[in-house]
Amino acid sequence: MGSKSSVAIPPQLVKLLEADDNQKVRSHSYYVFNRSTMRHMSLLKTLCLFLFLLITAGYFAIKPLPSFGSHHDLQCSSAAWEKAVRKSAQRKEGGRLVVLLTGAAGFVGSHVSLALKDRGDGVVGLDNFNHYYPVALKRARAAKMKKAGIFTVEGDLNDQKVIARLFSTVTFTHVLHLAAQAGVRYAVHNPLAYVHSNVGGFVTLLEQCKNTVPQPAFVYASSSSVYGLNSKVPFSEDDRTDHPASLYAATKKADEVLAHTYNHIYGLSITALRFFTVYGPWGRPDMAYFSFTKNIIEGRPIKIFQGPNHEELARDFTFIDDIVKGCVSSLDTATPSTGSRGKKRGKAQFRIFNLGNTQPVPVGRFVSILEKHLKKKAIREIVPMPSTGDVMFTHANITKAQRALGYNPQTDLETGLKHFVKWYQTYYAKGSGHEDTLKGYMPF
Ligand SMILES: O=C(O)[C@H]1O[C@H](OP(=O)(O)OP(=O)(O)OC[C@H]2O[C@@H](n3ccc(=O)[nH]c3=O)[C@H](O)[C@@H]2O)[C@H](O)[C@@H](O)[C@H]1O
Repeated sequence: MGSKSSVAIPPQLVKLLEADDNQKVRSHSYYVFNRSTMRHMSLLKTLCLFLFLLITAGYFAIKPLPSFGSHHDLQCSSAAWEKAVRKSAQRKEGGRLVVLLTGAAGFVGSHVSLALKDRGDGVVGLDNFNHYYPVALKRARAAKMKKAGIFTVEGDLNDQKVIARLFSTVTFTHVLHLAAQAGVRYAVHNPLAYVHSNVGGFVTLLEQCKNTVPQPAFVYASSSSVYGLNSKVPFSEDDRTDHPASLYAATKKADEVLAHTYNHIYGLSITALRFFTVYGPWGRPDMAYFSFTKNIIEGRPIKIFQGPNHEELARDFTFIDDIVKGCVSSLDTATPSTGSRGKKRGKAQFRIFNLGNTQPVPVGRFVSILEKHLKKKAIREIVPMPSTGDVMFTHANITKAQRALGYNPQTDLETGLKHFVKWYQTYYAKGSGHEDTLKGYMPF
């Protein structure tokens, strides 16, 4: 191979190839080949290189989405890092809570962080700035939060060291856990990214909360998708949620049952919020309202999914401001955890709420509203819905959230999309400096 190949063999591999009694080489090679047939070292090298490339390709195909690298100027655990974390956690006049907010540079996370900070609560953000959608938008949200005095730690939920360091630096009264691998359709392409963040990361964080003295109250994002193939409308929290239609939904359902065990065994105060297709300014580019807007403006076609009998799909689209109120109220009404040092000292609060709008809108109608605000017709392509996890409709019953949280969504889709379009046109306007940041991005 060697000199003629344009692929440089890394030194580690050369070592592996040379040491043919090396366990690693054997463990891969011996499954496939009978060693006695491989007399020629060159053939062995070729095959090993092939295997190496195959394994590497497999690893990159399934590994969690990369974060954006260390963009941050502060190293975790440096004195400057600790100072920034403590300062961000400080309460101002009127503030009662000290919140660790995960997914802080995300759509919902950035909005809730600002709302909490605005009323005086201490807020420390955590985000891994991964590449699931253009990271420039996450950076811009974090920059906005920084201006408001919110420090966003750059780290992954699965990084126990960072998580432990955060909790040893600050006594958090609450954790609002919004970080997740989002997106229903992407889950078929990278299932392990969902398991990594939504299951592994979720348990890492719960473990830390359970071990911390005093334990914080834990509020987190579940999803309307847990209702899966449920056909009873509107969806209420007592309905069955054991027929997920996507791996994303399955991981969110897993969170709900995992959280229950931490409540039951360790006395963690737990609140799950089932969000229904949240939209609004600073939103997620992978979602339909965002990508449709982009395509309509650029004169590109949009694909509108249709059910197997040509039915329209419908969603209970919920505006971000209403969701923010639901999150803040969930934190305010969460009662303290009851556990200490791995033991429950009494029954702890366990709640699940739908946060929807209670007004499902067919996707065709939602496109018409966008057309009106954009003053431009969409090129509509009606296509069969993909078999990658979509459901026909969502519709929230919000009675429980109304009673316990005073949750009362105020924004209809027409008004909410108007706010979104206004934001989009300003944020991505020519000369804004952001106009190219979505270039080439295609949602799943
Ligand atoms: O409530 C949730 O828990 C989830 O909400 C959101 O999922 P969805 O409700 O699927 O939103 P979104 O992709 O905007 O599609 C909206 C509609 O457009 C249809 N749709 C979509 C894309 C397309 O190309 N064509 C199309 O018709 C599509 O079939 C659907 O009917 C979050 O992304 C998810 O992370 C999770 O939080």
